[in-house]
Amino acid sequence: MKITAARVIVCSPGRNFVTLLIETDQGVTGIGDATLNGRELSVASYLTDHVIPNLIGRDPRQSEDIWQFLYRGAYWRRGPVTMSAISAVDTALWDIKAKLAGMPLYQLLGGKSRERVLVYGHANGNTLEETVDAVGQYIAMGYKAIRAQSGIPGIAKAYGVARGTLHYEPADAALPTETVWDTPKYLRFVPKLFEKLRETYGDEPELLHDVHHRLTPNEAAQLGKSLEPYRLFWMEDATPAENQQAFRLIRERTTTPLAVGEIFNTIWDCKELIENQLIDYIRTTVLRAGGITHLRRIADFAALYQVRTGSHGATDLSPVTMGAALHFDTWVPNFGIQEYMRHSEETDAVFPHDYRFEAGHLYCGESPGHGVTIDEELAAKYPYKPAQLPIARLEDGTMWNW
Ligand SMILES: O=C(O)[C@@H](O)[C@@H](O)[C@H](O)[C@H](O)CO
Ligand SMILES: [Mg+2]
Repeated sequence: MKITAARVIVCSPGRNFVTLLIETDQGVTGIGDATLNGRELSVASYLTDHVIPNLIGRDPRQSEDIWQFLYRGAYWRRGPVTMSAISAVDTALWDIKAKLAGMPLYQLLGGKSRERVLVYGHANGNTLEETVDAVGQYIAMGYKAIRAQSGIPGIAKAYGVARGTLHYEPADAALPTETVWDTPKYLRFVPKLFEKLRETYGDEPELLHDVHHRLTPNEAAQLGKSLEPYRLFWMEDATPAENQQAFRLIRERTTTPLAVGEIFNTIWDCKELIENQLIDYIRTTVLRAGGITHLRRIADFAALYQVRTGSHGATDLSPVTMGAALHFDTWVPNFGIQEYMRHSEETDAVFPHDYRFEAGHLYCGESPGHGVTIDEELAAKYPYKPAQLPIARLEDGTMWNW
């Protein structure tokens, strides 16, 4: 069996997506997501100019050898562009393999470990009161787990506050929107938000919060400690994780569960965090961390240390990633939770899929493969639109972490 052709489809149904489609001599095709928010064209070019020429003529069933060829053969290993490209190839090859076998992808991985996948939604508001209301809306929609992000008094354009409560697209301009950050105002405010949420909704809803890389380890330990009375499901990206040992300073001073990893792209980014049990959830994804092939390695390694999966699932990961992720989540033994920031209707129309939401859970479909396709004709109606993520500076102008 041979790969006969492959192409990259860049489209923008409300936001930019990069999709790889691989064709074979047996008429079976597969697709993978290669979207890197704010750097989409880098991955599109990496695939078109450097990867696809190496795929033609190869056997699509040799997903492991193709992964090793693309990883070791690049010489310049790792990084979000390279690994997003490898992820897209790998996801498309697993899609093809499952279609050849005539089974949904989760069966190929080892079958169901659960009937449904617990997900969390994104409630947000400009004020504490608006955010509390938004959490109530998500509970009314059936969500059992809700992430809460709020505007912070005294901070304009705080992270995570969207135009509407269902769709949050931070890449809102061709060049980065400048935002200002103030840690003391944030540290004073967040405990009040979660105190009000527990007061309003009791202890049952699972509540999550994304710090989004903005604190030092000591500040993160302070926040984790101040949130202990409100029993968070997790506090995410508490501090930048290039220095994995930084999490030891947090871990030793708070029992609030820690999650990290949406920007990681190989096991090397999280090996120390996992083997030292410095985190509770690993957020790596099919899209960023080497596809099914490598994400499975990360999850199996994490299972040795009782670290569970909590894959990223923001709107800048396309429905192709969500579809593949749900098959992975249905199989993976050490599953924790799946982020599910709903896509817009125009995005869902470009990427027809068979997964569905019900009572706070997602269910992957039973069709062969990962269950997501792309309507190329419709995609062509939404040309790429330059967009980059915001940046953050401190009040004195110091560059900070958005
Ligand atoms: O956990 C999350 O969902 C966030 O960290 C993301 O929305 C992140 O800001 C975006 O994916 C960046 O493109
Ligand atoms: Mg995050």
